[in-house]
Amino acid sequence: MNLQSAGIVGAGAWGCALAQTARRAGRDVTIWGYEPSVVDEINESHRNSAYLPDVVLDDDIRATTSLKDVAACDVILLVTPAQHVRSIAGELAFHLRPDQILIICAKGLEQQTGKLLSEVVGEVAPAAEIGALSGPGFADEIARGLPSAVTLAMAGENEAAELAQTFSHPSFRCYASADVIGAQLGGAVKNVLAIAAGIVQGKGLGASAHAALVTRGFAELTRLGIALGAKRETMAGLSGLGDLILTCGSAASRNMSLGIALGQGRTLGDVLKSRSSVTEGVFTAGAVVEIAAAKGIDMPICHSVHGVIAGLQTVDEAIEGLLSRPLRSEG
Ligand SMILES: NC(=O)c1ccc[n+]([C@@H]2O[C@H](COP(=O)([O-])OP(=O)(O)OC[C@H]3O[C@@H](n4cnc5c(N)ncnc54)[C@H](O)[C@@H]3O)[C@@H](O)[C@H]2O)c1
Ligand SMILES: O=P(O)(O)OC[C@H](O)CO
Repeated sequence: MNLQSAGIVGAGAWGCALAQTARRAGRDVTIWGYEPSVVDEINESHRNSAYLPDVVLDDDIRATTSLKDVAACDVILLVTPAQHVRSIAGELAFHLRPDQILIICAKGLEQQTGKLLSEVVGEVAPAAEIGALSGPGFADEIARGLPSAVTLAMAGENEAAELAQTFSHPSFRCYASADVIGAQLGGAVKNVLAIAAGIVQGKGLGASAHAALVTRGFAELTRLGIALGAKRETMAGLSGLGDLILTCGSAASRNMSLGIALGQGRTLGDVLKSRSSVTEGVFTAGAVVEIAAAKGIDMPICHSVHGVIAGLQTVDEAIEGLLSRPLRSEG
């Protein structure tokens, strides 16, 4: 495979961080941005002050508002927020060559359909080969070149290994996987669980409650993954447990910080109004609960987060509900 050029669709914080890290790995990078002002700023001053302030991007990263420009690249990373993947990948599909590789880097499920983003992209770009890149990584840290490791999944093991080589460099280690479902699910569900972890912190419930919540959250994540065909080791890997640890452990996470604010008594609308960046767990929680119900899987923490976000219960009712559940065996 010739994988010299990388197209990045989405010029938010993560798209720019991945553009930066792909340059470090030696790729020629073109990044598509939704807002012309963001594209102009990247081209003119190598900055993205709206979404990734304080980072100077590589001079050779070229930004564009044309999806056709990005479609000409050897491999394309999809990094828009999850709810925009269908429309943007659908537009992109008009310009793609057959068998072109699309790597999903957004973390979420489609709210309307409950579908994985690989299913969504498969519907709108049926000729593409679809993979996923996911794992613990805050955009600001990755863009600055701090060390990290992620899962890069593609159904073919050889292709996954080649892509992992393509995007890796000493401070960004991509571990190859053939589990595209598992790699996406970890990133989607950890966002919902991080809202719960934030609520625990915001309410001042203590470190013991935090540890219990993250552990039981991991059990929920694993149950859902196995039911949807993911491998247990993926759920326990970088894109599952790894990202859960990061996102539930730092107020730098938008999902965790939203939960902290809810725990402190702020309203969802108030918090969302105050940010321009995406908080994916808000959109994914309902989809997770619906899939869990359809598959008969017990996911009480995700259920409680959905209840709070959808306005079906208060934070205190959600906590009371979780603590009064009948005791069961740990598995
Ligand atoms: N920021 C991170 O640290 C990080 C790390 C890993 C994965 N992710 C994932 O990457 C995805 C993108 O997140 P982000 O942090 O780069 O976003 P962001 O919050 O920095 O920016 C929001 C993005 O949404 C875009 N946008 C707004 N309206 C749009 C529309 N109608 N159509 C298309 N795009 C539109 C904006 O142009 C911008 O790129 C999310 O799924 C997120 O979970 C983020
Ligand atoms: O800020 P968050 O909560 O969207 O998390 C960012 C990344 O997904 C962490 O891996």
